Amino acid sequence: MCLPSGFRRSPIAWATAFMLASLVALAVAGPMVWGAAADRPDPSVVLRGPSAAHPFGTDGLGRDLLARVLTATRPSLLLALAAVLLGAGSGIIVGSCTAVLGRRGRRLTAGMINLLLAFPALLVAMFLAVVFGAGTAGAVLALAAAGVPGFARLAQTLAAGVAGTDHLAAARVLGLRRHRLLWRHVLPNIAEPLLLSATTAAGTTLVALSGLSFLGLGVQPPGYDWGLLLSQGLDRIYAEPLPALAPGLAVLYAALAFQLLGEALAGSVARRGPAPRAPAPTPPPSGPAEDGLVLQVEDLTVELPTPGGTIQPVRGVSLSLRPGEAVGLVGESGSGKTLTALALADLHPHGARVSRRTLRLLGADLAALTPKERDRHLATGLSMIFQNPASALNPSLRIGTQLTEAVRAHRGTSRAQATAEAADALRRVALSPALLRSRPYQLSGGQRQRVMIAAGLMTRPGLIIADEPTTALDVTVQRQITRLLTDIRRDTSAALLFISHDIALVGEFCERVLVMYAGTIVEAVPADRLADGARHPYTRALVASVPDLAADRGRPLPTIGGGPPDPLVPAPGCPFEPRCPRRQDHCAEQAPPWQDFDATHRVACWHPEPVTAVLKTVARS
Ligand SMILES: Nc1ncnc2c1ncn2[C@@H]1O[C@H](COP(=O)(O)OP(=O)(O)OP(=O)(O)O)[C@@H](O)[C@H]1O
Repeated sequence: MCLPSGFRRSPIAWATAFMLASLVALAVAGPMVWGAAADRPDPSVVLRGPSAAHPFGTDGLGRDLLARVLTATRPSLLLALAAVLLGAGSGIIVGSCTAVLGRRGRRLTAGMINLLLAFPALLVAMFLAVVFGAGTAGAVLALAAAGVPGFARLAQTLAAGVAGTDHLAAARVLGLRRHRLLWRHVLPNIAEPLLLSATTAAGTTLVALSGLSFLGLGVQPPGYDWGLLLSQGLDRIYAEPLPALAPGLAVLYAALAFQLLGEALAGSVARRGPAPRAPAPTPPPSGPAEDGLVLQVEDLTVELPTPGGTIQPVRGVSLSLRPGEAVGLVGESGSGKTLTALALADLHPHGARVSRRTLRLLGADLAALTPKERDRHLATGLSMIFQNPASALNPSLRIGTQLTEAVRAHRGTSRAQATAEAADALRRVALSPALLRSRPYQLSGGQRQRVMIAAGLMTRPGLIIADEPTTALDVTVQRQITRLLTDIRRDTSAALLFISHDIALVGEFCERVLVMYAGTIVEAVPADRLADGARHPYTRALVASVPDLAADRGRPLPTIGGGPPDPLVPAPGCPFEPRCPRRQDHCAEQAPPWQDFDATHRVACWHPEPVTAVLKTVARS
């Protein structure tokens, strides 16, 4: 690990470095320099106290105790480190697996971790040391096993944070296998705190290992470590304290060094702040279906359990997209846009129940596919661009790795070929291929979003779902990204589902607009009719609330009064009824039927606005 400047300047860090260096020097040189003296018996000086020749005295065979304490540095440290590596490694793998396992696997693993954590680690270690048999191997294995639940819990908690990130979702949508998700997207992002924890654990494991040797369960004579030397010195501690104190102090010194190292590293990481956030890559080409539709969804419903009961944030959504078409999905915050997109990509939250009458992507009925086939089809046919490119990119991987990962996994493309394709993809989004070697934090927000788009292009998808892809960007960069998406649609014939709060942007950029309210689509309208031809009172209210440069600045911006309905109390009628200026009594009693004005314009409303009304121009400055 590259130590940050804060670490290098800290006096504690210097002291820690000195302590660790001295331990390493003793572990390396100790057996060579003092090994012979440590093992040489001398009947003439049995059980002697400290003297000039033997500063710490001698043991029952006349061996020099100072030499034995110094020589014991190597086995004591190596055995403790072996136990930590084994325990931490196993625990981290078990715990981090929970981020990529299915619900059942995750619950089972979490349950096992909880169960094992109920037992004190030291008692478990002692019990296992007896079971494995007194000796060095048994003690190391016992301590490693006892450390597994603690590391598993820590890794599970940290991995849960990564599990919800956009970059893992992006990697999932690309159909990466679980082991790849684990090694490439979960572990690198939780490695730092785990390393800090393992450093601290090395100290406690050293103490525990010495304890086992002290109890006769660890290292056995003629071998020895500090714990065994302590045990041998204890017999005569009242007559000669130094033979017991010296190995005890050595244990304390080493444990303190590890503890300080952990704290110094943790402190410098905290000072440095959070790690920069970062994307994911892609698989093979897909073409439009025979019926000419890229996507056809009917009656999509998502149910979610909440503390107050089950809610339906998405209810009966139907939509279809043709090749090269851009369709906007707009609506207030919480109207269900993102959940709709996530359900389409099979990325809905755990616990959600998704049902639909039809879901066809590029001609394939997803319900008829096996889970593996479905994952692959989604990975190759659909690409998602998330709102925040900083969190949608994996911060620990280079751009090149993230762009090439999926094509290599799905198509078996060679590294060189995948890199060439990634360079092409970057050129297509007007970025230099030199960025392949960069990491996400070295890029600007606009560059990151372009990288996300390039990653999506690598699979040559038939459908791109962009969920608020420009919200985190400034207006100039927003323009560049929307132009880029338009060029991509024109060049690749990919269909685009563009999700946004920004009805003005969607009106300009898409051909059709779907307006969502309280989990349902309430109007489908051609974009060129949005400004003055929308028929649903909610769409009109959304359009009217767009700021207009020509508007009187002294007057407050129009807003839509009231709030969306409580999802826990679904009403039988039109969900917009309580806020609707055109409501009538029956609106609250019965859901409105769809009214088709023509093939592209339909509205779910009992009393649509008349066509003659002329609204403000929906245009951005
Ligand atoms: N995991 C979840 N558990 C419970 N409720 C959720 C969950 N995810 C979303 N919701 C709820 O579902 C509703 C729809 O959420 P969704 O994120 O799809 O809305 P949205 O229209 O995309 O909003 P925004 O524009 O703010 O992103 C919201 O009320 C939200 O609180």
